[in-house]
Amino acid sequence: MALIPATILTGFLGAGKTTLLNRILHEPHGFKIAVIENEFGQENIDNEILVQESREQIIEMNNGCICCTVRGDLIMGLTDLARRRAAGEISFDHVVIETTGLANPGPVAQTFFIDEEVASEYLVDAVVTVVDARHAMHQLDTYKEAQRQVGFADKLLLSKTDLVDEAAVQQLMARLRRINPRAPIVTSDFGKVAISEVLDLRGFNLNDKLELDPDFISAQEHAHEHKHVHDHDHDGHACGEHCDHEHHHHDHHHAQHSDNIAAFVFQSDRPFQAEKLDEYLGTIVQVYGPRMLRYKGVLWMDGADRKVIFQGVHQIMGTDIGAKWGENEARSNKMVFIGQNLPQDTFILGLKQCLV
Ligand SMILES: Nc1nc2c(ncn2[C@@H]2O[C@H](COP(=O)(O)OP(=O)(O)OP(=O)(O)O)[C@@H](O)[C@H]2O)c(=O)[nH]1
Repeated sequence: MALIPATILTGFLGAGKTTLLNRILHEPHGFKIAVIENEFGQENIDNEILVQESREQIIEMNNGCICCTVRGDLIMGLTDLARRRAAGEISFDHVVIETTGLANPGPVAQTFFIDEEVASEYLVDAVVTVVDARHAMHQLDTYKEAQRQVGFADKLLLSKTDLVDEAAVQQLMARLRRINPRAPIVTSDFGKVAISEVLDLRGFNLNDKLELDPDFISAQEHAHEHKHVHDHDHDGHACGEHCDHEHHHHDHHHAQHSDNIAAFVFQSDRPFQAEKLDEYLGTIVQVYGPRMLRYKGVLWMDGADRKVIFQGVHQIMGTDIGAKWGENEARSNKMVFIGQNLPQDTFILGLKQCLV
C-alpha cells in the first residue's frame, strides 16, 4: 500500500499553527486529514479551539513535548492510526502533526526514519513552519528553537503580516532566506493560504536534513541539544509523572528547552467577574507582556452560557466566544501561561481575586 504522507506543522509559541490547522480542517479540499496535536502544558486548550466535528480523528498528546518526553506516544499514535485505517475503522489520506511551539522538528522527523513500523506506513511530506511576522525577529534572536524550526522547514508560512508594515516583512523575509535558502516563503495571515502550499509538497529531502544535522538519522536519542523548560502546575509542582528533565537524569545528555521558560496552570471551579478579569489581564500584559510568550485559556464568566476562549502572545491578547457549556458539563476555568521568569504566585493570587 502507498505510504501515508505526514506533514510536520511547526512554528514558535503562538505563531498561528492552530489557526492554520483550523482553517485547513474547515475547507472542502478533498483531503481526509488525521491530526496529532501536541501541546505544552497539561491542559489541552487547543482541543477547545479546533473544530469539533473532526474530533474523532484528533489525537492529543500533552504529557510533554513531542520532541523529547512523548516521542514514544507519537510512535504509538501514528501506528495506532495506521492500524485503525487498515482495519477500515477510520479513513484518512494525510496526517498533520502539530508540534508544540518549543519543539525541535528534527527529532520528530527522525521518528519517521528510525522507527520501523512508522517507516513502513508513513513518509514525511514536509516540515511546514509558521513564522509570526510580528514577533519572529525577537524570537530568532533569543530562542534556538525558533531558529531550528526555520532551519528545518521545507516551507515557511508568514503569519501576522497584518500587524507589521511592508518594510518589516521584507526585512524578516531576508533573514529567513539567510537562515534557510531552500524553503519558499508564503504569506498566510490567519491561515489564509492555498492548501497546495501546505499539503502534498513532497518537500522533505533527506539529504538537506543530513547537511543541516549530521546526527539526524543516528538512532541515538536526543543527539540534538536544547535547553530547559519546567512545566509547573498551579500547586507549584515543577515536574509531572512523565517528567524527563535533566535534573532527574544527570547521567546522559538530555533534550531540554530554553532556560527560564516555564509553564503554569490556573484552574478554578468558580466563575470570573468579567470586568475585574479584563482589568487585571490588561495590567499584567502591560507589565509582563514582553516575558509572556504564550497564554491561553477556556474561561467561565459569571452569568454566561458560553465558554470564552482567551489567548495571546506577548502584549497581543484576544478573546473569542466558544461553545456552549454542556448541560452536564462541570463549569470551570483553565488557563495556561508560558513565559520567562513569570511571577507565578502573583499571577495566581491576582486571578483568584477576579473570581466571583
Ligand atoms: N493578527 C493576526 N493574528 C493572528 C494571525 N494568525 C494567528 N493569529 C492569532 O495569534 C494567536 C495565536 O494563534 P494560534 O493559531 O493559536 O498559534 P499556535 O501557533 O497554534 O500557538 P501554540 O500552539 O500555543 O504555540 C491567536 O490569538 C490567533 O488568533 C494573523 O495572521 N494575524
